[in-house]
Amino acid sequence: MLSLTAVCKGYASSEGRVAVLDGVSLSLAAGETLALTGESGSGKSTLLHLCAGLDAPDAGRIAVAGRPMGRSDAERAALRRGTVGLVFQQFNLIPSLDVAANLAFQARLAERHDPRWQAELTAALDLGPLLSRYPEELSGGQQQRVAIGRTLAARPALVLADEPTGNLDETSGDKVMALMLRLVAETGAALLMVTHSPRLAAQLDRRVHLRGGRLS
Ligand SMILES: Nc1ncnc2c1ncn2[C@@H]1O[C@H](COP(=O)(O)OP(=O)(O)OP(=O)(O)O)[C@@H](O)[C@H]1O
Repeated sequence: MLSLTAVCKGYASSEGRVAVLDGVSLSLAAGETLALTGESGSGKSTLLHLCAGLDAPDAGRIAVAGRPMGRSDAERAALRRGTVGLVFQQFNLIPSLDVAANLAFQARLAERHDPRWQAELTAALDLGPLLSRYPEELSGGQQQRVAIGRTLAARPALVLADEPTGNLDETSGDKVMALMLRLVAETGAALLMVTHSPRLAAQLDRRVHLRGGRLS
């Protein structure tokens, strides 16, 4: 579902060019869940952004669902829209849309809006009573449940999550995490999740650690 081969990425800095990823190879099968850990600044978000096609590697290859990630922004955006779902720490809900419209937004863009599946997600995520509210009227945990529902409503084959429960307290974070894992399993999607928490990482099928630009 996801494969990275000898991926390198660096950034220009005042001290010259700094390599962040230095030959990263990784593969993730359909339905598999993988936790990516590493110290702050080790390059976890950089790696996730490359997998999402939000940026391009300097060298190496990335393929999603058997299709090579294109070099142009437009090609990468098309692949992302059809296949990849993102759940980030910032929920990025659309402030002018109510919860129901936020939930449907990405599925509509991907031309996969399915009212029955959206109703199932709404029930599983306990969002029924909140459907006509706007994002600013929701708590952090409620916003995160909407963000997860919106991503899964489009039935992505690959879900990329960056510290999805990072700004929730431990109890709400655990609940949201358990729900996300259950729903990801129900859709058969593969999940790559960045986390600082060994406790959360332990709940996934596999774990990899990023250090010195390489995975172990
Ligand atoms: N656009 C950019 N331009 C320059 N340097 C960048 C850019 N993005 C990230 N970096 C640098 O690359 C390194 C890796 O950053 P990245 O955000 O991927 O780390 P991370 O492991 O996700 O960190 P954290 O856990 O703190 O979020 C850092 O040293 C960061 O300063």
